[in-house]
Amino acid sequence: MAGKIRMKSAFAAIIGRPSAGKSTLLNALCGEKVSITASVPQTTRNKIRGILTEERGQLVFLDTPGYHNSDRKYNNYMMGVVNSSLDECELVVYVVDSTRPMGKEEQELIDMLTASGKPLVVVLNKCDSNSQYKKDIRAFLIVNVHPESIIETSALKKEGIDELKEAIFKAAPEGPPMYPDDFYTDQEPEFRIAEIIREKAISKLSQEIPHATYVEISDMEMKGEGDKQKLWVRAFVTVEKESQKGMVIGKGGDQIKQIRREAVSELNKIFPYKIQLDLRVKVNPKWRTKDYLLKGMIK
Ligand SMILES: Nc1nc2c(ncn2[C@@H]2O[C@H](COP(=O)(O)OP(=O)(O)OP(=O)(O)O)[C@@H](O)[C@H]2O)c(=O)[nH]1
Repeated sequence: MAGKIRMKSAFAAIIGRPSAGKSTLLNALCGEKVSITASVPQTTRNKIRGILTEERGQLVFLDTPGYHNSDRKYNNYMMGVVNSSLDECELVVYVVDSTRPMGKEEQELIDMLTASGKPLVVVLNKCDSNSQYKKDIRAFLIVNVHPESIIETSALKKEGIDELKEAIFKAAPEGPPMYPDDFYTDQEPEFRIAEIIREKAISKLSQEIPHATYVEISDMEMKGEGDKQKLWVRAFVTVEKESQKGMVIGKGGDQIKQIRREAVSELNKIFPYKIQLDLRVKVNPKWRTKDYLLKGMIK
């Protein structure tokens, strides 16, 4: 008699230092664009769930902001998100950037992960870069983490992803799926729209501004019926200073129009209805020190 196929099911937290490639890896694993990526560190602020459902089971990924030790209020919130993901998950996908040497921060992160007692799947990412540090990093991980294996990936080129999935499913406990099998993310439309606008804005702005930016959706309304259905959205790109406002708007409004066009084009690929976006810029001084905003943003 054939044995019953045992399904795997787990919440898996993707944890690593800023810019290790966590969001890119999540997208490669789930095959859909679920988390924004950027070349500026610490662009991920929320726990974003990407869901991978296969015959062998279901993995629900929690993306976290890069682990970064700092006393500043903003970073403390970020760390709260990392810690709560660690509490909620059944296993950790620990992402290490093979192009950067190990340091104190990495050691602290390893201490935190090993103390959690959760199974760790160790990923050495950016292996397309042929880094001079790779050999030393491997040795460091073997001594300090004692992993069963280290999976080498290029999240960017989608290499090593099948092997990584195999390792994660192997580490996952048995259980029934937690979401319907056609779900690939449980983010609310409002959150996804804000994240995509933020990604488009960040890609246009200079190094200092991205961290001073968040996107607020102030109104949404579904208009029309059937094929003609449209979602009308009013959103604000919010910055900290008047001088930054001008930089986002650009000469003659060129920049904000470009951000709007790019965001709409991407949103129209994701949603089954057309998106009509009214995009504006406003100033909210020191929003990063305001508890109520941070609490609303970091779920
Ligand atoms: N060469 C190379 N670059 C990569 C790879 N994976 C990610 N990157 C790049 O590294 C940068 C950071 O990637 P993200 O996926 O945003 O990193 P993250 O760890 O989510 O970043 P935070 O949200 O800041 O913690 C981006 O410019 C990516 O294109 C990879 O496998 N190879």
